[in-house]
Amino acid sequence: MTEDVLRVNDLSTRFFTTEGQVNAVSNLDLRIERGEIFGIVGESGSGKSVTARSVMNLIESPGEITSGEIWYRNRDLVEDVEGDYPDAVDGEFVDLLALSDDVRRSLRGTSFSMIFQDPESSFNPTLTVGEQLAEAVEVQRRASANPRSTRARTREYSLGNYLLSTVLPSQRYVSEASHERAIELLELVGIPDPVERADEYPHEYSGGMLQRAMIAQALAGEPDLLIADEPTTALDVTIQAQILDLLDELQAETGMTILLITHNLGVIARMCDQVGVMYAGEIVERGTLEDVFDGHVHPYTEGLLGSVPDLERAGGRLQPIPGNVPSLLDHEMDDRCQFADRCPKAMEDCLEHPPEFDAPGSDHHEVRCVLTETEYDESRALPADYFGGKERPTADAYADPGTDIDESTGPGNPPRQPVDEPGGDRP
Ligand SMILES: Nc1ncnc2c1ncn2[C@@H]1O[C@H](COP(=O)(O)OP(=O)(O)OP(=O)(O)O)[C@@H](O)[C@H]1O
Ligand code: NI
Repeated sequence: MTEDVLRVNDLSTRFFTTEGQVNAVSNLDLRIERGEIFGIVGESGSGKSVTARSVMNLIESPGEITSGEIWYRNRDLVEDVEGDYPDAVDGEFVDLLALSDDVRRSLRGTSFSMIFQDPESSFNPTLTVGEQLAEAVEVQRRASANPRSTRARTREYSLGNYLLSTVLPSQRYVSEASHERAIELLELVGIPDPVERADEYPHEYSGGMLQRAMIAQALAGEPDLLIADEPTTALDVTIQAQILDLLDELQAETGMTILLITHNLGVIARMCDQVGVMYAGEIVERGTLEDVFDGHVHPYTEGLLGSVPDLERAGGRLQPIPGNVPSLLDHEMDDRCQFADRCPKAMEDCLEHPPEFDAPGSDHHEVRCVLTETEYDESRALPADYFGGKERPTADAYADPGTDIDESTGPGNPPRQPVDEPGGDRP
């Protein structure tokens, strides 16, 4: 029944900075199935946002996608582009990276939408929320009125004005129908008194309400794939839970696919069907919720789970994974397991860069760690000071990480932000 809507192959995104080349995302593969919520979790700086922005074509200089393919399944798009870009088409899929920027821009809002942590950046303070939503609806109407002309869907976006994504000076083109649709959208995302609220300006909205309005804006184009990058971290706990519920409901109603980025494992446990754990620009473990929470193999996953607060033993305090997030500067990276210098089970085998191994559990469970196939062997362990500096944690560093995912929250996320009421709705 399920079919994948997005296949990312071998994606690498680099930033060419004055300090050197930053390997933000390296040879990343992703498969996202239609209608699922796919979560990406990882510490700060692991490449989550750059992955999302690569899919959205929002990487700007000095950043560049240096390799890869992003195959998107959409028969209409195949028809649109196969004349001009025969090599970009394979069956029902189109390789987005083989299309021009104009064509890719035309997909934003209509095929892919993105919501951000900070809703203020998505709204123009000088226009009412209703006007901006209506404009987003107009863009969609123009697109469907003229599906063959990617030009009609093209607007001058850069990351900056994407963030102001619905703003055109030409409100006179906004029809009554679009205005009505804007009000419907406000209602859809649970904004009370939508008719009145539509006439208000962004600053008249609370943070949670503006977050809802941003979701409405993202839904205006009826996207296939909604990318939500830390959509709730800026909000207080109760509002976070409400926004997550809203996303869940909207997903169920519309059947859209969601790529959800978070450093909060509680959010993952509550929302997602599949998870990718990112570290140093790579997915190091992926699979279903059960694979990752209950059957994880990678010591980094274990560390992430272990760094969720243990209320009884540690007074609810986070136990961060010892050591530092690695530098992604090319000249400071070695071609080994990127986690080895923080890993309590690092062995000689880890000095070679591990491939993704099939791991026990579901068909989707894959782990970039030799422990998938090799037992930890103390006689081959790397000396504690092998990587210099601070010693690595010992092999028993992570006490039983526990499979109780209800209380989980992510590392790098103090103070604790329980987004979930006790009893997460996943087994
Ligand atoms: N414009 C840029 N110029 C240079 N380096 C960048 C730029 N944007 C991102 N990077 C680097 O790419 C790496 C990955 O960043 P990214 O924002 O994807 O991390 P993240 O996982 O989303 O982290 P966070 O949880 O803090 O949002 C980081 O090392 C970051 O410094
Ligand atoms: Ni980010």
